[in-house]
Amino acid sequence: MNLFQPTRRRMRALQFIPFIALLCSALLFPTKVQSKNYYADFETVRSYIDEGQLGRAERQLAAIEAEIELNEDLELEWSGLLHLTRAHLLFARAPSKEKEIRDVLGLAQSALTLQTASSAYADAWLLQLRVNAKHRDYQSVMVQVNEVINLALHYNDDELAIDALLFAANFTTQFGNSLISVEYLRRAIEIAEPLNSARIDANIDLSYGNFYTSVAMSEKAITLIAGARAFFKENGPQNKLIETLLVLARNYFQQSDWDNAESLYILADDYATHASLPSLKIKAAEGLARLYIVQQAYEAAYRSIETGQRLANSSLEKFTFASLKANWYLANNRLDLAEAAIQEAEIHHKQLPGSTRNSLAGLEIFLSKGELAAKKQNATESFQAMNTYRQLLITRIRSFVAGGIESLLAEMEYERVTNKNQQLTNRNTEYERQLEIAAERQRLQWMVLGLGLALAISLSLYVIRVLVQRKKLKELADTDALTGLLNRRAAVARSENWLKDARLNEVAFVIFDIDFFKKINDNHGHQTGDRILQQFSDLALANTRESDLVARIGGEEFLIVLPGCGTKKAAERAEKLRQVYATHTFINNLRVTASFGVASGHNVSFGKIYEAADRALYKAKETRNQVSLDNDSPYIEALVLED
Ligand SMILES: Nc1nc2c(ncn2[C@@H]2O[C@H](COP(=O)(O)OP(=O)(O)OP(=O)(O)O)[C@@H](O)[C@H]2O)c(=O)[nH]1
Repeated sequence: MNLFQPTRRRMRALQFIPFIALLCSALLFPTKVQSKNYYADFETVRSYIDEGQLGRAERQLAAIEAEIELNEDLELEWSGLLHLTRAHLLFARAPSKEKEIRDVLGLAQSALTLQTASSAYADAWLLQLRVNAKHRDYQSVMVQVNEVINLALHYNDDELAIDALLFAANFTTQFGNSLISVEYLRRAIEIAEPLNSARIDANIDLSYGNFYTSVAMSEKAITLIAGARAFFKENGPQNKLIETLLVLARNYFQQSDWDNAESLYILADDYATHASLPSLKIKAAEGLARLYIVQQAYEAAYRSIETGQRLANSSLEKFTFASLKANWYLANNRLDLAEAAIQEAEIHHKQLPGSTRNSLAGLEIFLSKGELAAKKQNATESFQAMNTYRQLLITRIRSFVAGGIESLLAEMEYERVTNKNQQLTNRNTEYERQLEIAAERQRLQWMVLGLGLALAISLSLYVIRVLVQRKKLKELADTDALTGLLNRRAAVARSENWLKDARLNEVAFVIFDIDFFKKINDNHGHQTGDRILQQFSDLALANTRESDLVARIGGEEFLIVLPGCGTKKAAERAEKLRQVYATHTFINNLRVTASFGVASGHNVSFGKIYEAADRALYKAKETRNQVSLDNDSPYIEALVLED
C-alpha cells in the first residue's frame, strides 16, 4: 500500500522533528534519540487487514501502539495513522459496529487534520463514507467520494484512488446509475493497469461483476466473479470471498438456476457465520429468502426472513426484511399479516435516506401495497399504489438520467408490474362488465317473460271475457227474460237455418197456446200467470229432445221446432205434451191446458210453415186442449193420406 505518503505540509512539520526530538531527548533521555518511521509498519498492518489476517494485524498494531505510547512526540506524529489503521481493523472485523468505528475514526481524523492534509486524511474520509453511506443521501455521498478520489489522485495514492473509485462504482450501481458506475470502473482499470496487482484486479472484477449483475448481464458477471472468487479463496480476505459468493448467487438466481444460487447463498451464510460477519450473513439470508419465496418453499423462506430480521441493524435491513415478510404473507394469502408487515416496512421506509427510499429496493413497498390491494380485489387501490411506484420511478429516472441501463430495466420492471396490474384491472372490469351484461340480460329475460305472461294472461282473460260477454249478450238477445226459453227472433233465425239445411228432409213446427190464460191472470193475478208461463216452459223443455228448439213467441204462445221430424211424429209429440199439461197440477193447484197446431215442411220460409201451424192451432182452439194438423199443408195432406 502506498497510502501514507508524506505530504508537503507534513514534510515541513517533519523538518522540526529532529530538533524537537533532540530537545526532548536532551531533557528526558539524554543518551537516546527516539525517532522512527512507521509508514512501512502501518502498511504491513493494512496488508494483513486487506488479506483478512485480522489477528496478525491486531498483534502488529498493538506492537506499534506500545512503542508509540512511550514517546509523546511519536504519539503526536503517528496517532492519526494508528487510529486510522485501528478503524480499518474494526471495520474489517465488524462493519456493523458503526459507533465504535466512528469514535476511533474521529480520533484519527482530528489527529490527521492537526498534522496536515494527506492521502491518509482522504483514506479516513473514505472509511467514514463506507461506514455512513447507507445512512446518507446518494448525492452527498457522491460529492464526498469525488473529493476523496481527487485527493487520492492529487497525492498519487493510486491504491486509495482505486479503492474510492470502486466504492463509487458500487455505490452508484446500488442506486441503479449504471452508466456512471461504468465510468468509475473504467478509471479504476486505467489506474490499476500499470500496478499489476492481482488483489486490485480481483477487487475490480468483483465491482465489475456487481455492475453486470445490476444490468442483468449474468453470464459476464459470473465469468468475472469466478476469477475474483478463486483469488479471494486463495488469498483472503474472507469478507471479499463471501461477497463474491453473494454476487454469484444473485446471478444464478437471475438465471433461474435455483440449485446453484441456493448452494452459494448457503455457503456464503456458512462462511459469514464462521467469520462473525453478520452484515454479510444478513445478505445471504435476504438472497435465500427471495429464492425460497420464488420457489414457494415457504417454510425455508420464513426461516431466512426470521434470521434476517434478527440480525437487521440498519433501517434498510429492517425495511428489507419487513418487506420480505410482507411478500411472504402475500404469497401465502395471509393478507392481514401482510398488511401489518407492510405497515412495519413503512415505518423503516420513513427512516431511510431519501435516495435509498427512492431506489428500486425502497420502491418495493409500493409493489407490495399494490399486490396486497390487488389480492383484496381492490383494483383502484392497487392501481394507485402502482401509480405511486411509477411516479417515483419517473422521478428517479429524471434525476439520474445517466443511469440509463438500470433505469430501462426499472422501467421494464414497472411495465411488467403495470401490465400485470392492468391485466388484473381489465380482468376485473371485464368480469364486472360480463356480470352486468348477464344481470341485465336476466332482468330483460324476466321482464319479457313477465310481460309476456301478463300479456298472455290479460289477453286470454280479455278474450274469455269478450267471449263470455258476447255469449251472454247473444243469449240475452236470444232469450226470453221470463222463461229463459229462446225468443221469437232466435227461433226464427235457427229455424230458417234448418229449413235451408239440405241434410234435413223435414222440419216440423208445433205452436201451442195456453187455454183461457186471460182468466188465470184475471182470477189469480199476473204473477201466478207468469209462474204458470214458467212451469209451461219447464215442462216443454223436459218433454222435448235436446235437438229440438223450444221458444216463447208471444204472451202465452210457444213454438217447438223439431228438425228432421215430420208432421205425424211432431203431432205425436205434441199430443204427449198436451197430455202432460192436461194432467199437471200447476201453481195454486190449478189445472191448465193448451191447444196445439202442427205443420211441417222443408226449404220453405219460416213464415209459410209458421202460418200453417198457426192455422192448425186456430183450428184446435175451436174445442181447445187438442192437437190439430194443418190440413192445407201439402205435407200434412200427404200425412193424412198416409194415415
Ligand atoms: N201473466 C201474464 N199474462 C200475459 C202475458 N202475456 C200475455 N198475457 C195475457 O194472456 C192473455 C191472452 O188472452 P187471450 O188472447 O184472450 O186468450 P185466452 O184468454 O188464453 O183465450 P184463448 O186463447 O182463446 O183460450 C191476455 O190477458 C194477456 O194479458 C205475460 O207475460 N204474463
